[in-house]
Amino acid sequence: MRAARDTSPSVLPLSLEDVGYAVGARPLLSDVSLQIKSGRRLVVMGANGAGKSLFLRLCHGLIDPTVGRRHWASGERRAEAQAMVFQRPVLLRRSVAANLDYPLALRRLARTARREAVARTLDRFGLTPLADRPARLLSGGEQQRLALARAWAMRPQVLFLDEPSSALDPSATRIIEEMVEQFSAEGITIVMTTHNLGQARRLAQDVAFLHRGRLIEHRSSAEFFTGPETPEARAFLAGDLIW
Ligand SMILES: Nc1ncnc2c1ncn2[C@@H]1O[C@H](COP(=O)(O)OP(=O)(O)OP(=O)(O)O)[C@@H](O)[C@H]1O
Repeated sequence: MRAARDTSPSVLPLSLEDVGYAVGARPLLSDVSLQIKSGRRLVVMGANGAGKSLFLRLCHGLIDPTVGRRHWASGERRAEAQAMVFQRPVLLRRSVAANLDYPLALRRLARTARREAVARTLDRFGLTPLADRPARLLSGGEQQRLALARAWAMRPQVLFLDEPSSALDPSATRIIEEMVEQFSAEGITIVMTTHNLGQARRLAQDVAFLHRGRLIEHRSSAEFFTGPETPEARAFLAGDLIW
């Protein structure tokens, strides 16, 4: 068992109100309004270039809206309550254990507490045999497992995942999905993008569907998959090309 998650104060719900993001004169996200609620698994879908990664970055606070309002329930962004994992994991040129230790040290956790947290995380995710291996020499699946484990060790309230398994084979993908389900069962809110429709069906409780930078559907997964409201989402689910 690990210590309780960071619980105070909650950054969720995170509200976006008429949010847009433009680079120069080019709007990349427009009129996006939604709430990210605590304890849910939200899957963000849409065609290539629809704006999914930008949406995730904006929710995580890596970029700021150029118009509209983004509001965390805690009043301000709390970096320690959020974590993000990218399609290609960003790992240090250090051992697996050191990759887990480093962000905890940045958070000024005492050495003994860090050692325990690292050991617990390695054990929990089957990484103990890899503890001393250079992280960058791991397989893609192992690297992503490490990236997710490292995010989990930070005890986030909300975890943003940008295509976490798109470069992985089916068995590595299954491990990542199991991790996501475990995080979710522990109460971590999940917001993730995926191109994998099967994965979206397996993991989503809610779906946000983006089309050309606009949020055109935001509904429960059951509603979205059984009766998408927009022709764009219907075409996407049917595998048609949309542009
Ligand atoms: N910094 C930037 N400057 C200009 N255009 C950008 C910038 N970042 C993203 N874009 C453009 O914004 C659009 C949305 O990008 P984004 O990466 O969010 O799409 P996506 O839905 O995640 O796509 P994919 O499924 O291919 O990963 C794309 O057309 C992209 O080229």
